[in-house]
Amino acid sequence: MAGAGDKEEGECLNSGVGGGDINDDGEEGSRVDALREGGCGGGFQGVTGRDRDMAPITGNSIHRSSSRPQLDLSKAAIQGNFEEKNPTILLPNQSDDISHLALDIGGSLIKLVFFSRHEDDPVDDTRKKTVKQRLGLSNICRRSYPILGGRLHFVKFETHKINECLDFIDSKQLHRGIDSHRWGSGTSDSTSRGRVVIKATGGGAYKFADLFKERLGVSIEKEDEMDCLVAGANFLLKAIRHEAFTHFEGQKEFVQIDTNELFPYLLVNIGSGVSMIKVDGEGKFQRVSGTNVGGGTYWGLGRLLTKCTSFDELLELSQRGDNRTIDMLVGDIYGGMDYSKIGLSASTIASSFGKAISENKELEDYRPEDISLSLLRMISYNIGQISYLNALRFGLKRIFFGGFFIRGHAYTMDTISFAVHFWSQGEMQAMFLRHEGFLGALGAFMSYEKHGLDDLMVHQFVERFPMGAPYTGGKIHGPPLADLNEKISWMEKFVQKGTEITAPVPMAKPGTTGLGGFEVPSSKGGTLRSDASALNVGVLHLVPSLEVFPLLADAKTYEPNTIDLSDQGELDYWFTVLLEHLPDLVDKAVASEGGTDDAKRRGDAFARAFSAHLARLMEEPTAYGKLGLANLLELREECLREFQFVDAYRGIKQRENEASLAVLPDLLSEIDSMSEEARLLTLIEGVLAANIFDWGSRACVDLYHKGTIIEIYRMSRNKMQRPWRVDDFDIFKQRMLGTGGEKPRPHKRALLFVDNSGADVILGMLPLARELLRRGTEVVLVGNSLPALNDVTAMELPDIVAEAAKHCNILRRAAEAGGLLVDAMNNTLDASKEELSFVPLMVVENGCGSPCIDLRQVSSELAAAAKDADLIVLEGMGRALHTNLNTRFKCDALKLAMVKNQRLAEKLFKGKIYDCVCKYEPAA
Ligand SMILES: Nc1ncnc2c1ncn2[C@@H]1O[C@H](COP(=O)(O)OP(=O)(O)O)[C@@H](O)[C@H]1O
Ligand SMILES: CC(C)(COP(=O)(O)O)[C@@H](O)C(=O)NCCC(=O)O
Ligand SMILES: [Mn+2]
Repeated sequence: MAGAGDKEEGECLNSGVGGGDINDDGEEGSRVDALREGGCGGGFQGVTGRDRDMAPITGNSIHRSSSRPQLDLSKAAIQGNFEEKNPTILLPNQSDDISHLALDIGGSLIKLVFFSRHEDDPVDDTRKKTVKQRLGLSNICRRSYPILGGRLHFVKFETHKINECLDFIDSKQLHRGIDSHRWGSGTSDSTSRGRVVIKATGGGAYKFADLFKERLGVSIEKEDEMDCLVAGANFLLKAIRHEAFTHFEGQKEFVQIDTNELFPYLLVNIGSGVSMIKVDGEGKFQRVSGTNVGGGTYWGLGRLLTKCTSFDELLELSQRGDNRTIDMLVGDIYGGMDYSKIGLSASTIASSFGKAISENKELEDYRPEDISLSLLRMISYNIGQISYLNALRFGLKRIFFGGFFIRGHAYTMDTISFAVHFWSQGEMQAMFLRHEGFLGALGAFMSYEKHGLDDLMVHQFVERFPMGAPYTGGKIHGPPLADLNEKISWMEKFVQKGTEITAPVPMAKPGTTGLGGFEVPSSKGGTLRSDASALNVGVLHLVPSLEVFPLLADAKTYEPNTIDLSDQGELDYWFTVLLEHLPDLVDKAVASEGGTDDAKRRGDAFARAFSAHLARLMEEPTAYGKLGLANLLELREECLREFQFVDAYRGIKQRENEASLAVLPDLLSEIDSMSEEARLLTLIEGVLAANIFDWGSRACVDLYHKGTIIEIYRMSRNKMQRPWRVDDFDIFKQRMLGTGGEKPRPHKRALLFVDNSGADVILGMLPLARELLRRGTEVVLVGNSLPALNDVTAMELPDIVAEAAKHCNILRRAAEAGGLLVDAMNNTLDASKEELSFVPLMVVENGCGSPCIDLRQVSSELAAAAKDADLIVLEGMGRALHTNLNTRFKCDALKLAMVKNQRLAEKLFKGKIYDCVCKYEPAA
């Protein structure tokens, strides 16, 4: 197993979930840099000031959405030496980054949940201010205290190694960041101030209280264990999208829980011992039963009987076991026959360990593998059965199982599921939770007053699996990584270790419990994944400003991904595509950072981290929750960000923008010389043709070697031949231009989800935007919050519009009215009536940094812009094909894309590469 027990690697393991995601040094540096940028106004100063303008504005810390609470810069002052390169800046009115910590100290394991704040976005973004004014977005908070953006981390330690846990807390100074004003401990400020209080549950909160005081100087505030389990489970079931799943006969399936129909349920927490709790609501529950035969029994008895030295070793043994050698089966009693009258097959276990009574064998005569399996089945089945009986007692249909005994182990879950299914004759369902063992710790965390987490919703959490996740999950030993350099070394070290890292141990196909639930697992010979990587939980990023896109016709059933990656063929294909792209992407990324040795090292580390994620997912596609192509494409961008590649395609984007802006005036005059009807067709053709500039498509990248940007653009336009593969243009035209001389009313506001930089946006989408503006429709360009491939970002759009507006009055007036032009910005507040009478062109960020878009989680400014919108244009493969192709909206929607992938064209439209899609759907 990678890294376990090895001191050197032990240190590295920290980067997994905890350390890897937080870069203390980095955070400080970037805050100072960001302040400097902020001082310059952070505005959009024209396309020519290349490097400076393209420079990252938030330093090395990029978040999914930058619409977060602002830093309080008032009374900021430089501390110490002014000449210093990165002097410390004192922000007396800004509360410190708050880390927050809660513990569940159990009989076997210590579970730790901690929160780190997002670094705030200090840039004085004029675009954002104007957008806020235009769209009536206010800063009014529904609460009397702000909700904090940040991240929740999950880590565990073995209880008998409590010192490791204390070291970890100490090295990260998790106990220092507690702000008693905002995260009160329940005691009044005056008493809690000056004394650090940590919430903890589990027996160890009592047992180790003195040790915490002694070692860390903190007081433990004890929270009731049952309260915490329930609070944790309720929070997870409400707030995390892919939390609960069924696991039956080897099949894992995520279950969408309707929070209105959550209660009542039975919660079974299988820790050292087992608690069964009937949950009727928030804080409304009753512990109805339990059993002392639990995880501690399996581990304890198993250790004695097999001499295993770790829980995982014991579990791994079971995978190679055959319990028939030790269990007494019905067939053993009935001479090989079934006892069919009462429905028992010959292979049914009549008595666990029963064979051991009748034979003259000693412990040494049994294989440890068989003992482990027999024990695992005995305990899992017994718990499943008692759970069923208790659910039956109270008429409950759903049972959620938590606790670390489960450990994401397929066979354990299958056995429990089988028992519940078998005894209830399919009436009840066993479900498991991804954060299985963290319920209590989360509950303790929730017990801090005023954290605001309790009313947060699913769409405000984004789960990320950082670099270490494929190797270590939440396994933590020793001090955390200090900086990026250590993160890279960590990656390098793992690679040196060879196969176990580059090709993680394959998990055996989960065995089925078969008829009667007592068959031998089919997973013979398989190897269990390392403990921690089976801990399939990432860091939960809390982004309070994310919202569900209000124009979804049916948000409840919305599924962004078009292609289902649970189809093995699809999965194999897309994995191969992404791996093939990798070398080229690394080259681009390294070049974007100046091609230095440092950039090369980071590029290498990125490639390894991303391949490791792919390998992990290949082996267990549901490891990070439900998997769609959009998630894979986003994962790639996230990995780049993790190694501080801020914008891998920045040079390419710049070059293509310049080339396209140079030919824009000619294109606009050509368009203006046309009749209304010809113009509309030309504009849609133009969008489709220009969508060929896509650095995410291998086929297109090959094309770019064959001509200049303008040549390719011309060629693409010349090839536009109707009917397109999907061609609703005539219906769209009818809505726009009407029939029989009757002019339809123009749309009030159009949201244009733009895709790529260069020709795509400048020669495709901008001319379309201009036509809409000319017809009296307000236009909102919706760009990414963060770079992804060569997509244009919201941050870059105002510059592009400003350049384009130099050659076009329509764009200029609209951009002025929308507050997009730098010169006009100062005047927007006292703009004359005449100016405001022009329909505005605005820019909003979408809240994501991916080539696809998940409309369940968009920025608050996009949600606000959507309120008055009656037309949506989604452009490009990522936004209109891979995601949202089948999405219905409350308003008219136009989906435009060129299909730049042969397989996708065949699969979706029985078409071929470079086919075009113009799909128009009137309001649902
Ligand atoms: N690495 C591990 N070390 C020890 N026990 C583990 C480990 N992983 C899973 N387990 C199982 O999880 C049980 C502890 O589950 P947990 O939910 O943490 O309960 P508790 O709060 O009682 O410690 C252990 O008794 C054992 O069966
Ligand atoms: C990554 C993309 C979704 C970006 O497409 P876009 O949205 O820019 O049109 C697309 O390039 C894609 O699906 N590429 C697949 C890989 C390939 O065909 O090489
Ligand atoms: Mn794109």
